This record gives sequence, C-alpha cells and structure tokens, in this order.
Amino acid sequence: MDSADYIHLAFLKRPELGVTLTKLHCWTLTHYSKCVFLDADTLVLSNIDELFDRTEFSAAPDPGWPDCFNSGVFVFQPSLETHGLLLQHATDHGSFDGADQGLLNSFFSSWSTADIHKHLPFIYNLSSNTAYTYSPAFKRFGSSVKVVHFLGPTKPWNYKYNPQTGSVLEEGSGLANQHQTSFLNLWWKIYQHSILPLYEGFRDEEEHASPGHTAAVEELGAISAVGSSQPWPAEGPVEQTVVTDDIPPSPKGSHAEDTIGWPELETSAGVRCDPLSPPSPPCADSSGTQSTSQPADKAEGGPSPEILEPSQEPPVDVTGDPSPQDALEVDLAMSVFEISIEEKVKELSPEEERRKWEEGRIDYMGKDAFARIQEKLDRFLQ
Ligand SMILES: O=c1ccn([C@@H]2O[C@H](COP(=O)(O)OP(=O)(O)O[C@H]3O[C@H](CO)[C@@H](O)[C@H](O)[C@H]3O)[C@@H](O)[C@H]2O)c(=O)[nH]1
Ligand SMILES: [Mn+2]
Repeated sequence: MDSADYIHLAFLKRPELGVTLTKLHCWTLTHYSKCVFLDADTLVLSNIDELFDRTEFSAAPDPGWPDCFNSGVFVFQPSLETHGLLLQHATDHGSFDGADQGLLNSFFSSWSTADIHKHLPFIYNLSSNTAYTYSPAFKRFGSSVKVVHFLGPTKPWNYKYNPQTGSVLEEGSGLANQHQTSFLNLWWKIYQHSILPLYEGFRDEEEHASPGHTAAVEELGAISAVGSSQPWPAEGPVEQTVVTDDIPPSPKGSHAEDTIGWPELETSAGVRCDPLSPPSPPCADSSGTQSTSQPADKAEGGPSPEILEPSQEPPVDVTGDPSPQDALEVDLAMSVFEISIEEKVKELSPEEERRKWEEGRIDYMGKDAFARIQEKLDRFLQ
C-alpha cells in the first residue's frame, strides 16, 4: 500500500517510505490475539517476550520528536475493525509525514499523554544512528538494550564489511558514533555467521529442486567465484548480490573473529565499559563506580520493572556455535577481504531510462535521487 504522498515524503527526505502504509495490514492478523511489530531494520539482542504483557497501542518515543512514538517497534491487537478505521483515517486525513508513523501517531493520538504504560522504554527501540545521542544515558543503560533500530536512510546492508577486522568500512559512510559502529558490526557478524549459511542451504535445495534455478545459481556463482566458499542467495524479491574482493588476509584476521556480540559492552560480569570512551581506564572506572544491581529508574507499577536492569548475560551469543558454521567462518576469514550486499544495477540506455521515468518508475534512492538531480542542476547552472 503506497501513500503516493510525494510532497510530505519529500519533506521527510524519504521518498521511498510511502509503501510503509503496508504495515497497517498487520491488524488483519486476527488469528493472533496480540502481536509485536518490528521493522525489518531492527536487531533484537535478547528475548523480548515481556512485550506481550503490554496492551495496544504501546511504542517507544521517537528520538526526533519524543511526543510522537516511533513506529518501528509496537505492540498491537489485530482487529479488522481497527484495520478498517486506520484505512478510513488514512483516506480522510492522510498522514503528516506521508508514511505510517505520521498516520499511526495521529490515529493513536492520546499515546503521549493518556497512559504511561503504553510508553515502551527506549531499550526496546534504540535508534543507534540519530545525530543527537545522550552519551551518559547510553553509558548507564546501554548494556540493557534489547532492540536496536537502524532508522534513517542508511541501513546496515548499505555498508561494506571486513570479516577479518569484524568491522564495517567507514570510508565515505560518515559513521556518526562509536556505538552505532558496534551495532553495525554486530548486525554484520550475525549476517555472516547465521544468515549466510542459511542461504547456502537454500541454494542446495534450489539446485535439487529446479534445473531452471540451477542456471541462475551458477551464473551468480561465477560472480562470487572470488570468494571460494561464499554462500549465495539463489534468488529473492529484489535481486541482491554479495560482492567479495579476494585480497590476501591480514595477519590480524584470526584475532578479529573473537570480537562478537557486544564488542565494546562487557555485560557478562556485570561490568559496563563505556563504548564511547577510550579503552582501559574508563572501563575500570565504570566498573568501580556503577552499581550493577540498582536500576536508576524503577518503573513503578509498569508491567516489567526489571527491564532497566543491566542484563547479566550478553544478549546475543553468536560465537558459541561450534557447528559447520565455524568451518565456513574460517574459510571466509581466509578468503574474503570484504563483504557487501549490493543490488545489481543494470545499465540502461537513455531510451530505457526515459521510458522508466514516463512509467513513473523513478529510482528515488539511487541515480534519480533529488540530491543527484540537484547536483546536476548546480553544475549546469554554474
Ligand atoms: O520498500 C520497503 C520499505 C519499507 N519496508 C518496511 O517498512 C519499514 C519502515 O521503513 P524504514 O526504512 O525502516 O523506515 P525508518 O528509517 O525506520 O523510518 C521511520 O519512518 C517510517 C515511516 O513513517 C516508519 O515506518 C519507521 O518505523 C520509522 O522508524 C521497514 O523496516 C520495512 O519493514 C518494506 O518492507 N519495504
Ligand atoms: Mn525502520
């Protein structure tokens, strides 16, 4: 479902987000009595079942305008009636941002004042890449974070990743802050260790299932030949490729494989190191001065007061899996220098290009992005 509200979306500088109205269809999942919606750009770090103790409509504040909620994580109750009312609201009033967040905020407009229990703590929707971050709060509560949300136009899969250093490459990407880098690295680590092997299985299945698909796999396999064991997505709704550059491994390769989970946040011993400060001394400091058992804010009467407690275990452990993935991991470390996920872009002739525009198929995020058009105009007008 697309709002096609290009004016508001341009103001939001996110022309691609009209389709997020599709989210509203989640209210039709009436075979469930309660659901938690998660944006595709969220990363869950630990169990969040307690969210089912909340009621509709619960969400966390939006960092850009905290009197609005962010619609990347929310608790709702499927209902065809609500679904119908939401669609009616969209038709009658539109959305002030052209997408679902504006619409949902005006529909559930009492969220900011009516019931504090419907305010999810920020740890359930931590936006890691906002321009403004509250470093002391991150230092205090960062280790309790349960869901990270990579909101904004640049998503984790837009970065390149070096499996040997366990880091995304910073060139040209203007990484905003250090904890964002940690979460990006974690996203990639999980992608590399837990998702790529699934593609491998999928590819095998496809190879057996359909000779037609095999051809596609082989074609892609040829592109990936540089990374010897690179698992390969056979096909997908958007054609995506994993691009690898085979460059001899650096001597630090094996060391970097140990950096996983929460690279800068040591939580297992209840000691929190500030990921925003230089390594040793601040970490020692914080372990000495910060209590690990006293939450600063006890959520009185809230459904789950323990949520602000620093967790005693790393929320995610993707290291402790001694399966065939380890073999893959070693292989990757030895043979792959850099991984990125890129949409294959086909070069179009000027005629094809024009036809695309005439048909309204405009690449708002790519070469038809406003910034690029403006660049051209500026050059032309000089
Ligand atoms: O082509 C698309 C675009 C979006 N989505 C879904 O819609 C979500 C929202 O898009 P996203 O790019 O994640 O938006 P954000 O950068 O998170 O921007 C904010 O603004 C959006 C529009 O109001 C809200 O949907 C988000 O929750 C809010 O965080 C995605 O995560 C996906 O689940 C798709 O499935 N396909
Ligand atoms: Mn999002």
